[in-house]
Amino acid sequence: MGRVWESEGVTAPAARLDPHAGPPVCVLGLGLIGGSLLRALHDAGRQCYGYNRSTQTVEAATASGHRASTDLIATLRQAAADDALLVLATPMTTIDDLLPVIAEQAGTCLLTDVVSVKRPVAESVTRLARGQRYVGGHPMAGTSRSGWAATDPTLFRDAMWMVSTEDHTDPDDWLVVASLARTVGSLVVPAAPDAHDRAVAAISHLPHLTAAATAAVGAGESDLALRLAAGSFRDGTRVAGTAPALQRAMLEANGIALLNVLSEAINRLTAVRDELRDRGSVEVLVDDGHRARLAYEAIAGADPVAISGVTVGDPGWAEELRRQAHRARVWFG
Ligand SMILES: NC(=O)c1ccc[n+]([C@@H]2O[C@H](COP(=O)([O-])OP(=O)(O)OC[C@H]3O[C@@H](n4cnc5c(N)ncnc54)[C@H](O)[C@@H]3O)[C@@H](O)[C@H]2O)c1
Ligand SMILES: O=C(O)C(=O)C[C@]1(C(=O)O)C=C[C@@H](O)C=C1
Repeated sequence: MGRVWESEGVTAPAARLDPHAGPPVCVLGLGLIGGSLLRALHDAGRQCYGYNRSTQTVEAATASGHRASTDLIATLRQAAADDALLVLATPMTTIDDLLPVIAEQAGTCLLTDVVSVKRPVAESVTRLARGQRYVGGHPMAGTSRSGWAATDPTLFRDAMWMVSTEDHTDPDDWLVVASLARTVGSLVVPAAPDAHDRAVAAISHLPHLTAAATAAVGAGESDLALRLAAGSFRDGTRVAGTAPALQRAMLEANGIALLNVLSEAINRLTAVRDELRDRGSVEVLVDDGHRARLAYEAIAGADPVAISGVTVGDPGWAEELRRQAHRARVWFG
């Protein structure tokens, strides 16, 4: 049973969505995210199947009781016959090759994705799969590991799952994608693609670069340093362990937003270096960072507050969902 959250006297709907209510789900790419999604949907009782290009993964998925195939065309034809929800779960660098095939074989299906950037995927869909119904998504959950062996059906539980919410978004399609996230236990964060890309540049993509820099400085110092490394180094460098190709695929696709936050980070580091050199102090950055961490803990540690007073599909619904999400509220259905 779901929990009830109150917001300004308005009670959020608490019931879990019926996992059987949505269409079958066809997951393209059964790595960490796609494979975890397939497993989570299967556990929730939702009809689902998937495609993966490697035989090894398909054999592992099949051995675990899932429907999976290495045949992309046959899988897409099945999805078209089922009017399935398609979920693209491959790296950004693969999207432009897959979209024309999807458009040709399953052009009537609703499409979503889990790619870590949203504007570039939306632009690719417009360019290469014009006419495909598309609502982007991004589950904010993961690990530094890859592939089917790393999958975890509980990965998305209580995670934030961004669902693209634009003024032209079809409300029925939006609800299908939002319900997918709810079925696997995530909370829905409605946002415009550009706002999402700026946000993840700051809280995910920059941290991948600072993790890489911290790891490189530590390893460059000495083996003694690596021997002594404890919590600070472990936590601050964890995502540097992610496959470099996956990191590059998301960071390079979000270049402009990443350049902006990277510049801010460099400016702050330059300022603290100068402050330390000239006055022997690191006060400004440490105090700012401490306040910022407490602000994050206040949001991440509190019970989520439900988006309220808006019905998806009513006039202005998308704008109102985005407005409330900017106040850190989430959609429960
Ligand atoms: N890793 C995370 O923490 C995380 C979190 C949220 C979203 N994402 C996004 O999810 C997507 C998948 O990432 P992942 O972590 O599951 O990676 P992964 O390496 O575990 O899985 C990638 C999948 O894509 C497939 N693939 C790769 N190239 C392909 C190609 N050319 N044609 C067809 N299939 C191909 C692989 O076979 C594999 O199934 C990426 O777009 C990533 O940005 C990742
Ligand atoms: O927790 C991790 O290991 C992750 O890398 C997850 C993480 C992140 O928080 O940066 C990475 C990429 C995503 O697109 C979303 C989430």
